[in-house]
Amino acid sequence: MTTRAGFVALIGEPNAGKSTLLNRMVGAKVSIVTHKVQTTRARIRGVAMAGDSQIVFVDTPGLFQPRRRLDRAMVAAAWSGAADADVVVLLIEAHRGITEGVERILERLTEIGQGRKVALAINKIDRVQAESLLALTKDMNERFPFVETFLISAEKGHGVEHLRDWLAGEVPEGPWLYPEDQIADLPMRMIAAEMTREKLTLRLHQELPYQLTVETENWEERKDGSARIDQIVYVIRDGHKGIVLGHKGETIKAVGKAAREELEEFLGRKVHLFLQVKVRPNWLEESERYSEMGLDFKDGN
Ligand SMILES: Nc1nc2c(ncn2[C@@H]2O[C@H](COP(=O)(O)OP(=O)(O)OP(=O)(O)O)[C@@H](O)[C@H]2O)c(=O)[nH]1
Repeated sequence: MTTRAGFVALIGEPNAGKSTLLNRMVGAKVSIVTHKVQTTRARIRGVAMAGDSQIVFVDTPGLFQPRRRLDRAMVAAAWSGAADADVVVLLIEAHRGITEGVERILERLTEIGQGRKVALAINKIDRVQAESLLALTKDMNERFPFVETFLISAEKGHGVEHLRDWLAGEVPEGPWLYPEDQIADLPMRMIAAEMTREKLTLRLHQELPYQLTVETENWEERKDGSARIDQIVYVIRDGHKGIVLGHKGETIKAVGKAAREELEEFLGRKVHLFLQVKVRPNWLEESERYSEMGLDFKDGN
């Protein structure tokens, strides 16, 4: 069996229908990762299996005209997600056509998109007459060399399967990024890791080693209804390990307690959380691409 796997970034103006489309493509298999923790890194929104392909969708905050600093950071994250993806899909709204926002995205795509696979998906086709779609398709393709154009209605499901199957064939050949049996609880593992990372950030303030990541290694459902969760905090230097552990292990203990309490509240049941701190000097190099995507790098990927 030849497997394929890769990253797909969905970009578009706010309200274009990205979430609706993602939910449809990912289906019930993987729920969407949403959590209040704000970070500017692009993260995984879901993983779709289509035939022998694994499509990993990365989140891109809506592309709007940034004003505040945080907004600028979010838009930058959206673009970096797009720059690293194997395929970019630009989603626009059929009834709104080429808005100023779309024009700005096209300008930016022209700058970064050269040599990149960019497809166009015209969404909400249920809201317009068929004839207008032809003109819009032509107009958009004159402005940018899209490799393919799809006419879809994310809400009604029209054309969505076709788009997903096409993406499945476009992601590069290679081993799956996630074992199939892990996909189902992937979002929970990520959320749990993120909670611990957030507690570390709160606790350590400026002392926080910049290059640090948390991975959920193991998740075990226990008969009594509780969950045992094992996580590893990876740092790149011995000195960082000391900071994370704290005097007599006080810091990591407090972090573990706070993370466990939040997890218990989130899951509505008892949690046993075990944290380990490990030094992995090359972590950053090994995982750069993955961590940028909000992915926790796993050996062998
Ligand atoms: N008529 C119609 N409405 C749609 C379609 N797809 C999405 N919508 C609606 O468009 C609105 C925005 O959809 P979202 O999926 O939240 O859009 P988004 O791009 O994720 O928005 P942001 O999170 O703000 O970036 C929602 O009210 C959807 O129900 C479609 O195919 N047809």
